Amino acid sequence: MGFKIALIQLSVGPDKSKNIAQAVKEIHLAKEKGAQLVALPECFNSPYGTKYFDEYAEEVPSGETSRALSKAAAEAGVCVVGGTVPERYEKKLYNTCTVWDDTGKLLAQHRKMHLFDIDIPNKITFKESEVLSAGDKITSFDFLGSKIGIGICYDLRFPEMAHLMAKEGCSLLIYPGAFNMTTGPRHWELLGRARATDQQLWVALVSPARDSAAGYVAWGHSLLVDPWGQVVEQLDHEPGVLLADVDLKVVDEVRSQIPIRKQRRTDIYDITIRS
Ligand SMILES: NC(=O)CC(=O)C(=O)O
Repeated sequence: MGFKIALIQLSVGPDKSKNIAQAVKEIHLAKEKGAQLVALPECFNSPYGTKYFDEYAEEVPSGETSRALSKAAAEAGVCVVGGTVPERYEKKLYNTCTVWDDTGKLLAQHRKMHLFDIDIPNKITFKESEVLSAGDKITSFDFLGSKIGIGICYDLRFPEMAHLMAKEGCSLLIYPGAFNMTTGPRHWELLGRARATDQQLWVALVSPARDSAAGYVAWGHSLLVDPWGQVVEQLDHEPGVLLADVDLKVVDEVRSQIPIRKQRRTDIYDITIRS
């Protein structure tokens, strides 16, 4: 019970069509290597930065990137978690992940719920909320008998959201993300392992490759963490592909051996979705 996943750590530049073409090429290559699910990084069709979002934004599913991902998923016959793209919808912009099944049908769409607004003096100031709107839905989809949840980058910092996806039945959480040279070394792996450990499920983090000349320098280090909280594999900062098996039996194994899910004191506290 499980499947082979490929995390594609893409090199992203200012040429949108080139970025998309590279992603499509890697989807096909990953399929040839046996991947059943291919995941791309955050903001893979555009440089990451508030000044770029409007220029690179497109509608889902009619935009250039959606059409290319749908076609690639269908032609390769593989499920694609399409990283993120700046999405334009009703005059607003979102940071959005699309998921395509192996016939090219749109399976799910997640809009980043927690916008990346931080200010670390002399290191990094970033304010996504200056141009982006936040999504308001938890997102999961069914895949080969399992459920997979989607979060985007800063969403990883919110354990409540991971908890809700686990409560929906997810065995794997995929976070396209682009941490930076300040937060990456401090928090990227730590948060991936924390979410995997506290929810007892698989966690995949997918980053763009590092480009030291870019305005926003991504940390890279795409990784896969198992439900024990152990890093199964991690890339460095160069472009690359992480190909690994996701064994869903490990989820049940950890949950039955350390039964924290049954031991929560929901008589005292709870995490719920407000309707
Ligand atoms: N880029 C992000 O959304 C998040 C990030 O870099 C961080 O949390 O650190």
